[in-house]
Amino acid sequence: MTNAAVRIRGLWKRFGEQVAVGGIDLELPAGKFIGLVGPNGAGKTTTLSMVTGLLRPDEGTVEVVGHDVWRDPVAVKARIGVLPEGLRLFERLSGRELLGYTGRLRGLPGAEVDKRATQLLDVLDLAGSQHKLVVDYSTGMRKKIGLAAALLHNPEVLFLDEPFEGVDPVSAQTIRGVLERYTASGATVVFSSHVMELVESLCDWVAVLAAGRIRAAGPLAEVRGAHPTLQDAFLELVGANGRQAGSDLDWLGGGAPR
Ligand SMILES: Nc1ncnc2c1ncn2[C@@H]1O[C@H](COP(=O)(O)OP(=O)(O)OP(=O)(O)O)[C@@H](O)[C@H]1O
Repeated sequence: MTNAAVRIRGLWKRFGEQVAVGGIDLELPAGKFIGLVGPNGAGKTTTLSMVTGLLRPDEGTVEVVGHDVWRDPVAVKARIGVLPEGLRLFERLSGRELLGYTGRLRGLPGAEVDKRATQLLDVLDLAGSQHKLVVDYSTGMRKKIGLAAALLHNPEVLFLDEPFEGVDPVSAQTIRGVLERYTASGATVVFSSHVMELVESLCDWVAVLAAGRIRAAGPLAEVRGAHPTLQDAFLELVGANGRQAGSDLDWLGGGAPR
């Protein structure tokens, strides 16, 4: 593959005895809407943190649009936008001030920051709350202002860790529209999610991660294979098919004796 947005080679991360990421080799194609899926604890957040320069790998290399994340971090950070899990924001700034500050940090001229901030606040339905302090924003509003901050400098690759978690359907639709427009112009989105229906409807490329390793990666149709849905393919790939949920919980339920 020549046109890779992200190239991961031999990536490892251990926390004590726990192997969080156990030797990942993966190339993510540029210009695609890419879903990184996996069960709880699969290593999605750890992988995204290492790919975006937030967590140093034990072994392995990551290149983003041709630049090594750990040897050339400034070049990479200039070209990416990140919406991390457990997003920390400057709580005592208003939404508009946060964007103003982010834009100046990114080295954009003030007038350009103002113009882009106005448009993003408008498209993301935050214009009415732009002067409210971020500390008073709801979960969905925080995701949206975080997304606006990540998009402000028009990055080549956008990384989103669970962008739709805690977001209502209306806000999800808004976020989705912005991301679709962004990828239609040739940019790359990489996002992690547990919600297979969402991944199936948004992504054209998928990587399945389980227990710190890649189980499958490729165009959505290829990963889905003969399965009717991505959910079915996912359950088989992560080895969860046929598990009898709750079969041991014979005490649970109103009718059972105490
Ligand atoms: N800082 C840490 N210290 C110790 N263990 C950690 C740390 N961060 C992650 N882990 C462990 O590494 C493994 C992968 O965690 P990670 O958060 O990357 O998974 P995930 O796929 O993002 O999960 P989820 O979908 O539940 O958010 C888990 O077993 C987790 O307990």
